[in-house]
Amino acid sequence: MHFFVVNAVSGNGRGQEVWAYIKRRLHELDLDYQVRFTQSMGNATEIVNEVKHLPGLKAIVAIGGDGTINEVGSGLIGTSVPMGIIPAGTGNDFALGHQIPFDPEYALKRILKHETYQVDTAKINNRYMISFGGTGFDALVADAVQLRRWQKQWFGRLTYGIEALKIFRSFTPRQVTITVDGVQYEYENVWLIAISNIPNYAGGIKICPQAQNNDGLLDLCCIQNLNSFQFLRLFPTAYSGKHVQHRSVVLHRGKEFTISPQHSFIAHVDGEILKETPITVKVVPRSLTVL
Ligand SMILES: Nc1ncnc2c1ncn2[C@@H]1O[C@H](COP(=O)(O)OP(=O)(O)OP(=O)(O)O)[C@@H](O)[C@H]1O
Repeated sequence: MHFFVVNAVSGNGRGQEVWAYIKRRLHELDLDYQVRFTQSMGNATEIVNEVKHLPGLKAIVAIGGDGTINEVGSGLIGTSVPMGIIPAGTGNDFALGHQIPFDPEYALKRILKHETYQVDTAKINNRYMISFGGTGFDALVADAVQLRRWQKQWFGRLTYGIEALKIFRSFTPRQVTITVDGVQYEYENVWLIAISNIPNYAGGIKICPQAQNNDGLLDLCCIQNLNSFQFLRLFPTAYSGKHVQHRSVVLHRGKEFTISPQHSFIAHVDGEILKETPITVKVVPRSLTVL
């Protein structure tokens, strides 16, 4: 039996549409399934914790975006129950990073093939991170995008760019201390620090182009020491990953990072806001089984 966890409001209603299609296909294919709809933030993890030991369970399938995948994945870390994904969010960075088809038909086909693989996750303070997290400018953008659900409906991924431009006008870079596996680095005028185990985040920005999801390591990208004009010029190059050639972009790779800004910065995990710094991020190698 496949168990579906559906976030009907993901992608501003796309979750509901995708489920209607999948439900019809499951009936046509005469497949055994159960389904639950999430009611609020955090509910997907509660559902997974209730059902992950059901007899005959083949997989738990998340229908939603990166927030839903974070919640479903958090409940499955450390178990052998595979997570399937049918993308229905706005950014869908996990799906992009794992080459999961955006077409529900092909995403379902991939799930039914049942080819499992294991991926790294991480712990950010007391929360699990499935794909990416960070602090600074990008976290403020994630916060703003969360408050602009209606805008996402009309502009989709472009919403990230629109909100980024708005925040850019009032943003003040900070001094930040980063510890990488015990070695300390000081950076001035930091715009953002992103940590990822897939190359892309925020709707397709290739922030850590070399990140791999099963190498037991996390990639960190720190953008620092730039004035506003230089940051604005650098930003579009991150969509192709070319920003890493710029002298103000510092990359680190490691198992554990601590990020301590001189003044408080908000942080995010898989695009959901975590209102706290400093943050400690620790890799949890090959801890989640994915289809
Ligand atoms: N019934 C619900 N009502 C309101 N919010 C919900 C409900 N169910 C889940 N949520 C919350 O919706 C949020 C957004 O979900 P999700 O990230 O899957 O979609 P998205 O934001 O459209 O996509 P993406 O993150 O890929 O851009 C999550 O934080 C989740 O906890």
